[in-house]
Amino acid sequence: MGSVLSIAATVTILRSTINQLIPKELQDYTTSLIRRYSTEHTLVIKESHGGSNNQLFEAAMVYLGGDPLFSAASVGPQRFEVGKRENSKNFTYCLDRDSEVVEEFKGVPMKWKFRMNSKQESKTDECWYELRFHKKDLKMVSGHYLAHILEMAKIIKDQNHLIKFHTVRYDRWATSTSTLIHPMTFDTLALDEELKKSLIEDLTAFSNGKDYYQKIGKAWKRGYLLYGPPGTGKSSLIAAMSNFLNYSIYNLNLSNVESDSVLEYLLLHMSNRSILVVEDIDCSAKIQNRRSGDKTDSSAKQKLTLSGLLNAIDGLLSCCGEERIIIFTTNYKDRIDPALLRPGRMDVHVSLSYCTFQTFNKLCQIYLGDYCPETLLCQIKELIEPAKATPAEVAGELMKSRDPTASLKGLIEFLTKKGSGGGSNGNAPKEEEEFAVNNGNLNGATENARMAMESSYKAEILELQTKLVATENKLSDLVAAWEKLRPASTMR
Ligand SMILES: Nc1ncnc2c1ncn2[C@@H]1O[C@H](COP(=O)(O)OP(=O)(O)OP(=O)(O)O)[C@@H](O)[C@H]1O
Repeated sequence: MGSVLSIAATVTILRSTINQLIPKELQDYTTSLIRRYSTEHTLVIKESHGGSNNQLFEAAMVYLGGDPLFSAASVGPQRFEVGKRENSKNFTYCLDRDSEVVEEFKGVPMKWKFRMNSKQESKTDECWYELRFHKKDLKMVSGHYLAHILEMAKIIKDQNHLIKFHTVRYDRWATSTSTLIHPMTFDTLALDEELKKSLIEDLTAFSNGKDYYQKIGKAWKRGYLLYGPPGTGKSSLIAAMSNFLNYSIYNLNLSNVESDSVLEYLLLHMSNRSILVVEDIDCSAKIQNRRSGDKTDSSAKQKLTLSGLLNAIDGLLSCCGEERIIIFTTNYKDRIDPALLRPGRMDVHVSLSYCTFQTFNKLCQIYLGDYCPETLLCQIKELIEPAKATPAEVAGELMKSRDPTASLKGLIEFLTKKGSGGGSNGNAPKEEEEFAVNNGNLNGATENARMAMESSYKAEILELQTKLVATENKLSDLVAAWEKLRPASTMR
């Protein structure tokens, strides 16, 4: 052991002495000579490529951490970092820094090395893979092997159900992501059966739609607006959608996005086969209305604008990835700028509302295994819709006791109280009342009538907003001018 350490120390000293003694130019020349006469090519696969996420890097990460490589890897000692996330069934592996693994593909050795460079200033790590192989195999690598990596990574991800959950940290997607293990699926989601069926069909058509989108010349993406009062299952539906498609989730809180350029960066650095979720879009007060934006105001460029958001959803920027779903959620659909809602931006509008008798039956099946004596069932049927209880409230009551009869009686008591105005939402605000359309009405007639009223209100609101922003701008200009003119004595 002692001799190994002393050899290592000698090598380190020698290397630094060579670095000091031999001029940099000579070192570069030697390296280029070695490269020229080397029989190998090296492909460098960086995390980011051409200003956006490098699909190949992500695929290599999954591929090199997956079982297939362990069985195929044949040569030399390998160092892997191994771990297990809470709730995850499997161990996850990744190549350790500077360690190399070799696998054979069609009889050709492929040498993989993981490299990392820690940047002190930005406290970030720059990571990349190096793939080395014989020069004569370049055609085979670019023609087959790289495609094989992408394909295998997709299979491993699907098998392991690796749904990543990304959040924003300091204007970037956080590098340490969590694996989403949300148990909600379309089987455990209480939803109008027709709506559920149409959603599943829509998602299936979308995920199989590569050729279709290519044929019609549109970006392979789809927008969903989920709206309804709190507790009606918007987040649950998102989890069911991501579990169904096995797409990762990128959770975007617009209040954490300072400007259009940050939004642009985030979108360019999302992976394909993913869902961008913008929850409570109506609460994003920071978005500058495009009508109110003063084009001459340079500070406007530093802000998140509606036009920046529109461009992200269906402008050229939205074509930078494929197989992407965008989901907006809101409790108040009428507060969203109509420009965001038009088809092509939000293609499917899903209204989620209070519990219907059908939804209750589904919840009963999930929580109580379909146990519901006829007498109690009749009472619940009478009470459920007038009470305007959300699925979350009903689910909460059903979970209160392990004794099904006690749970159902508790629910009846809750619904009676709520229906007579004594419940927590007994004096619900008027806007919430508007959601009392049938749970699952994708594009109902009631909806059209309501939208007609909305647009007249919206026009008025937009006009007032425009005036308000103009007044604010004027005020800040006046204050700035006044500050400049103020005599020095008053500035103390
Ligand atoms: N349709 C549903 N089917 C089954 N469970 C539901 C449904 N809706 C709500 N729940 C239950 O209620 C809980 C809260 O629902 P969820 O968070 O999905 O509502 P939400 O509409 O997203 O609420 P918010 O607007 O407050 O975010 C869920 O964890 C789930 O247990």
